[in-house]
Amino acid sequence: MDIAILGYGRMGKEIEKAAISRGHNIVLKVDKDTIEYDITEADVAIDFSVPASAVGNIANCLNNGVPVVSGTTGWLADYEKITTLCKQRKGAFIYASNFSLGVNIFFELNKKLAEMMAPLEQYKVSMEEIHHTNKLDAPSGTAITLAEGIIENSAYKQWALEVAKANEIPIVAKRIPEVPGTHAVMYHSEVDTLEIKHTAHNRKGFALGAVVASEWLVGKTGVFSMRDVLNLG
Ligand SMILES: NC(=O)C1=CN([C@@H]2O[C@H](COP(=O)(O)OP(=O)(O)OC[C@H]3O[C@@H](n4cnc5c(N)ncnc54)[C@H](OP(=O)(O)O)[C@@H]3O)[C@@H](O)[C@H]2O)C=CC1
Ligand SMILES: O=C(O)C1=N[C@H](C(=O)O)C[C@H](O)C1
Repeated sequence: MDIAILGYGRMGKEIEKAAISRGHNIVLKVDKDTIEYDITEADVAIDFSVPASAVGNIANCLNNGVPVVSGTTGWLADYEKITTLCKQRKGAFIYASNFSLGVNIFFELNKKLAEMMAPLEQYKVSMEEIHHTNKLDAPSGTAITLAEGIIENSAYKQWALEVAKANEIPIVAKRIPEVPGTHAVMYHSEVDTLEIKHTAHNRKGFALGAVVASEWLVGKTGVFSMRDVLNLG
């Protein structure tokens, strides 16, 4: 396939390597300083840019009939606007806060665990995410997806950074140089702590997942998720 990479930073460069290793061509690399480009040169676009540019980049793909995979986090206030546009244009779109196989299994485990812990009032949930110091958004998109998975399956109503009220899930976001991405969900009681945790050792799993998602998306119409790509039910 001919792939456009929108955002040629840490992830864009990792995606280029993963795509080439799977036999694809990179026909466009779009960065902040790219002045004009024709997105229709690509069979599919993969956007890992910055929160402020993601919506414009995705809309440009959809308006030009190019399927688009987005991993950029921090723009979800506009998610509905994008899914509406995708449906109007009969386009194809996937967003995932995390494209790695391990985290997508972690998302499923997290929902199951939340369901099991919900009746146990002696346990209080909390979350921690750790990322590199260049990350623009907090909490991470992955942490938000994890919190939503708990909210769907328990009496918790909302998440909050650091200080949380009753019925809110407290999320601690730490920034430490070079950390690719660590997420933990903890249930504390007076007598013990139960914890599930995912630690990315590098960015290869995110990049491979995004390329696999782009292969899966081409030829389809609709709004999809990694659950669809990985057939997780
Ligand atoms: N879903 C997932 O699995 C993962 C998601 N992410 C997310 O992906 C995003 C990118 O992460 P990362 O690669 O580490 O960040 P980087 O900052 O390394 O890369 C982002 C790139 O986008 C460029 N950019 C800025 N404006 C535009 C624009 N208008 N169009 C295209 N590109 C632009 C930036 O250029 P400049 O530096 O010049 O501003 C930079 O090169 C983040 O939102 C991050 O949270 C990261 C890893 C996994
Ligand atoms: O910015 C990052 O680096 C990452 N961002 C994603 C997120 O916000 O969840 C995914 C991964 O944790 C790395």
